[in-house]
Amino acid sequence: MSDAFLRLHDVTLRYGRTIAVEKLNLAVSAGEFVALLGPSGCGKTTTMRAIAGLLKPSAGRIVIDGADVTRVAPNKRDVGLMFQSYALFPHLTVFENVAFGLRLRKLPDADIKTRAIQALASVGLAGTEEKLPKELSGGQQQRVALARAIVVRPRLLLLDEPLSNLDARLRLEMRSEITRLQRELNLPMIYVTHDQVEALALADRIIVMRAGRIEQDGTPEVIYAKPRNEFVARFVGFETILTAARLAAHARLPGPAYAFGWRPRHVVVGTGPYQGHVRGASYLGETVEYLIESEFGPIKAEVAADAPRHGPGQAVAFDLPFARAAPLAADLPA
Ligand SMILES: Nc1ncnc2c1ncn2[C@@H]1O[C@H](COP(=O)(O)OP(=O)(O)OP(=O)(O)O)[C@@H](O)[C@H]1O
Repeated sequence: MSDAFLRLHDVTLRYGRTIAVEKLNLAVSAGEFVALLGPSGCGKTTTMRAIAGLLKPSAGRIVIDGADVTRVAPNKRDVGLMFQSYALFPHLTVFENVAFGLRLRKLPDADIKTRAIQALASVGLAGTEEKLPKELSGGQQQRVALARAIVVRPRLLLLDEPLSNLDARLRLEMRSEITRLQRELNLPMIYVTHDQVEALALADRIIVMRAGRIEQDGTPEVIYAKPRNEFVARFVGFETILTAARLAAHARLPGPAYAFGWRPRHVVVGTGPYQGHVRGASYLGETVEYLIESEFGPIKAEVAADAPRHGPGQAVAFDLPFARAAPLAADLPA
């Protein structure tokens, strides 16, 4: 990956004495769409702020397109930002909101006009130039923010939870808008989210962070199906995780691993070597979700709704098939 467009070398970021990110190494190729995924407080936003130049690393280097930018001011980095907290200016028209960055760069008026109008058209907002932000829907306002980020023709685009204020339908709409723009502009993008579905849907590569460190870096397919350890597995929906030591008393293990994880739909209900009691059953339409009390503790299972049903309190057999299990490494201490 020596041809990476963006590279973080052993970057450490602090707020006073708090170390938010420690010795982070990260490379993003030209045209690549990378998602930073992790729980609240793991250092996603801090990392983005450092790439944008809003926070100076206390150690390490940041390289963009071969040039060390560690000490370069934010406005000299050609990095586009769309942060959830970067609201639009309420008293400026949509056009002026988008034109803002171009005015700062002192471009000629005619160029500003052409580029702002073009950026608005590219996010599907042609004709809204003279409106005020409050006259637009939440989704349209997010698109203005997106137009504002791309109008300066950044070399790299950073999106920090850009869809978190939107309802489910608008999120879907904006998601495809962002994918389309990324293909069209062929810009490297880093997208911060704590929502695994969003990361899976959008990114070429997902980096899972925890407590200022990278837990796993891989394609959506790998992160989804082959989480490395218990932390990543839980984060992407493996709800039943049992250590090999615990399982060894009941089953022949398929190979060495610290633990094994199953998603709810990997658990077999109604047949199998284990016994439990149904503590809860929720009908979800296509499927039924069961909470089964067992010798392993509570097990969450999700089975097709047309399979035989089991009511609360009933004894039920179940299986945790190794063929569907993810073998997991132990977590590093946080
Ligand atoms: N301005 C600040 N001053 C002191 N500590 C901070 C500051 N901003 C963040 N931190 C701390 O740095 C760590 C990383 O925070 P950061 O905001 O990067 O996390 P995040 O992964 O983006 O979380 P979220 O998803 O909640 O935005 C946290 O422990 C947080 O408490």
